[in-house]
Amino acid sequence: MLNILKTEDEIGNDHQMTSAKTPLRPDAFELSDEEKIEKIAVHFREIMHTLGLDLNDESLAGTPRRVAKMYVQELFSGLRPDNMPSVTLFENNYKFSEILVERDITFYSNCEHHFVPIVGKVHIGYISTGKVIGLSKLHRIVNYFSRRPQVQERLTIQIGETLTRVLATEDVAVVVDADHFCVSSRGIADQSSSTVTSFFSGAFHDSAKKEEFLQLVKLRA
Ligand SMILES: Nc1nc2c(ncn2[C@@H]2O[C@H](COP(=O)(O)OP(=O)(O)OP(=O)(O)O)[C@@H](O)[C@H]2O)c(=O)[nH]1
Ligand SMILES: [Zn+2]
Repeated sequence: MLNILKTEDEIGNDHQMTSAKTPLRPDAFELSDEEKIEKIAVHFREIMHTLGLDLNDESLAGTPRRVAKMYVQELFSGLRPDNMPSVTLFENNYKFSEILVERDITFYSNCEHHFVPIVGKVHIGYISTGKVIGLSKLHRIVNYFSRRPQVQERLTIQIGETLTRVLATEDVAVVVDADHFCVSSRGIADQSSSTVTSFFSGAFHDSAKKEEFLQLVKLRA
């Protein structure tokens, strides 16, 4: 068993290892999580107050801190490089050389334009060049990048490029199929559309391999 990738910041100063970088300020990590929670709570209290809500109400009093904690420790925890999951790799002793597909990985993210949920499924395929990954680590990588304010295109590339690096193979395919609450619950209010994005590299540029991957993803439908 190997443990190759520990944290995203092993890459040095360039802690964002993909070409689709989340726009972060240079001083993004100067405050501790607790300091961020305290600051966000103050501002969220002000938002609620401005909306006309009575912060003395028993049910509302704790909301500013509750929301701040949820942002920092849960919904946006993927902004911190040290939350990058440890990835366990194993030798491909059984010489498995076909596509491995992990499909229907549920994810919850938040749209960076409206800060409302993006909910969907990620399907991943890769062909091993010598190492195989613990399956749960595919889910953990998806969760890590989901827990940022996102657009679906960037999320897809971040997952795809990270997998090529972690697995040391170019042969990676990712499809993301998601509902954007900013499209379904407000604005155009279309509840039936979904957004599909993909990342194909290496062998998956070949149309037969791509087709095989898409067939495997569809199998249970
Ligand atoms: N490309 C892309 N667009 C997104 C994503 N999530 C949300 N959007 C879009 O981002 C756009 C933001 O556009 P604006 O016109 O500034 O926002 P808005 O006035 O609230 O737009 P409406 O949603 O049309 O009411 C909207 O069209 C959203 O549908 C995403 O993951 N990818
Ligand atoms: Zn949105």
